[in-house]
Amino acid sequence: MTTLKASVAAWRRVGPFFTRSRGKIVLIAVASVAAGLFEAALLTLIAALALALAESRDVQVDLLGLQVALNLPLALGLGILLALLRGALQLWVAYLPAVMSGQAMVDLRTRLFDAFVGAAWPSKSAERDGGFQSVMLNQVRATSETIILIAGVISSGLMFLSLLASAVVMSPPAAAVITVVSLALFAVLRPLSRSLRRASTVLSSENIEYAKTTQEVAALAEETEVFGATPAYRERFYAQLRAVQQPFQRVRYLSGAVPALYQSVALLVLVIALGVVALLGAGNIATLGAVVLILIRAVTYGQRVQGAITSVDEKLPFVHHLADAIERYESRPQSPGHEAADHIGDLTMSGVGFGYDRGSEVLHDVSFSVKMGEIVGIVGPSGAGKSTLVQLLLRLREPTSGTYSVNGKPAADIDRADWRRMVTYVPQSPQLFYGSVRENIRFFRDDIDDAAVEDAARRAHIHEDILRLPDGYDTIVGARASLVSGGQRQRICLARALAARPAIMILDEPTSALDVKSEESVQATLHDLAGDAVVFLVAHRLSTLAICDRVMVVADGTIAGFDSAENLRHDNHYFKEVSEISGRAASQGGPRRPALG
Ligand SMILES: Nc1ncnc2c1ncn2[C@@H]1O[C@H](COP(=O)(O)OP(=O)(O)OP(=O)(O)O)[C@@H](O)[C@H]1O
Repeated sequence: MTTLKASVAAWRRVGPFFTRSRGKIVLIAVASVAAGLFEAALLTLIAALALALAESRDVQVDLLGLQVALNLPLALGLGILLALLRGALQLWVAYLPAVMSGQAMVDLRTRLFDAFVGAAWPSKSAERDGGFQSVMLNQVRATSETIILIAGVISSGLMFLSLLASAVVMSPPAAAVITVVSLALFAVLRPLSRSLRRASTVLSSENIEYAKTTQEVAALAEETEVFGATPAYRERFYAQLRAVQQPFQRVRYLSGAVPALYQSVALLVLVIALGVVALLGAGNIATLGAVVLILIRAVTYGQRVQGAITSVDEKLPFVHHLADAIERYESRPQSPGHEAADHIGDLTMSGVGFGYDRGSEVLHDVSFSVKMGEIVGIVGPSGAGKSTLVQLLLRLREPTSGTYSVNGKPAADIDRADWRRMVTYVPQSPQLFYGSVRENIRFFRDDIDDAAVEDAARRAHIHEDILRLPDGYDTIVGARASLVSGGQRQRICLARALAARPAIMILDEPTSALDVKSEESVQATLHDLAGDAVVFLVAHRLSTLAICDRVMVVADGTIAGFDSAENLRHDNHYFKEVSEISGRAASQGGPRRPALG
């Protein structure tokens, strides 16, 4: 009983993906019943025609209990009409699921995309590379195929029932035997179907892992080559391939075995049913012939139903993975905020704490205030919590305690669209997407025109470099574009951040890949921004701090100092130590830029 409940629950999760298709399912059901009745009538007519031709007489036909006498041309005409009607209905029944499936594919991809982009950053950032892509491709395709299969179960099931109903009218004992044994057969084959679903659950999960591993193969290509890690990495990849192979073989075997078994036993049942008919007497010979034809066709439809159910069982785990992913993203949407805002005055954090997991705080008691126009450096040892603080400042994550306020109001209340217009960010490893340099700087913000793009490129000191590219601003670059160097990519992304004329700008070591001259020019640009924006500069090197009004030292998850670099050199243990190392290194001709983090 529990397994039946589990099966019903598993099937019910497909329901929500069907809502737009309900009308079409009703049409499929009606057309299938009609096609089944037309087919039964046609088979009866064929049996009667064969007998009439053999005996050179008019056709005597028992059409669903109605005794009709027809001459030969009329019977042939009726036969052709029934065949055409059944054919047209079958074509329609084949067309509707294809439309439903195509519609479902687009709907599901749209819904999954919207759920993902609308999810809060913690959900998105927890997704391993390749995981989202795999759900978007494999799980959505399997789900839209499930819709065709379920339509097949409905249509073949109703054809089966229509034929059976016709057979009941003509020969109740034969139809009864077929019905009882079909149901028994269906019950006997359920454990095999469940075993298929279990194997398919494993296959679906392994497919997602395989997609993630494949994504890594491309992403790590350079490192694995240089580190000579290819043989060991190959083993890891082969292990993942083997993990897919076993459930794949099991799924393929079971999905072939279940319908084959059904077919063999069903034919056996047909012979038995005919034996029963012979024993009880079937009336006249034409009726017996018609019952035989109808039952053979009923067995075929029964087999199709069983095959489609088996295939649905195979696909259900993919549907569940998709439903889980959508639920995961939709259950944690980004908080929208409701207060309109068109300027930034000051930013204040008081007593802010944050933990990724309950219980373990990464940041605690963070309190500071920053005024419009300030350039603030953020430094601290590796793992101290600088990037976490940046994510809070950007509102990618919410504090778990304390308050973060902007212009004296909770930052979380500010309308997110307004917020996005005022805030920009250059991450430590900024990404280019496949598109022109111009599109990469504009970054889907249509209000930024070509002049603003070029102005931002000039201020990021990348304009001259862009003009030297094969197609200037129209040159296509991408995530792995070899056309631009690391430093050029950094400046293109800096131009992307500058183009919006932001009120808050957060940069994570924006000049790490630049030569000394470019670094100085970019710093001059950032310095020019002072007064018009609050700039936070996460610095991993002392040279980056030259333009900062104040420097925030983050250590052990809290603010250990917030003052001018000059004062911190005297008062802050960490800053003093790093400055001394930096001074010693410079006097010994060592590394020009000692690391801070
Ligand atoms: N997504 C995450 N889930 C769980 N813990 C995390 C996550 N990101 C960071 N941490 C943990 O939070 C702490 C602070 O990390 P954070 O990245 O903020 O430090 P950081 O100062 O920016 O370091 P670095 O200078 O090395 O980039 C670390 O102990 C880190 O392991």
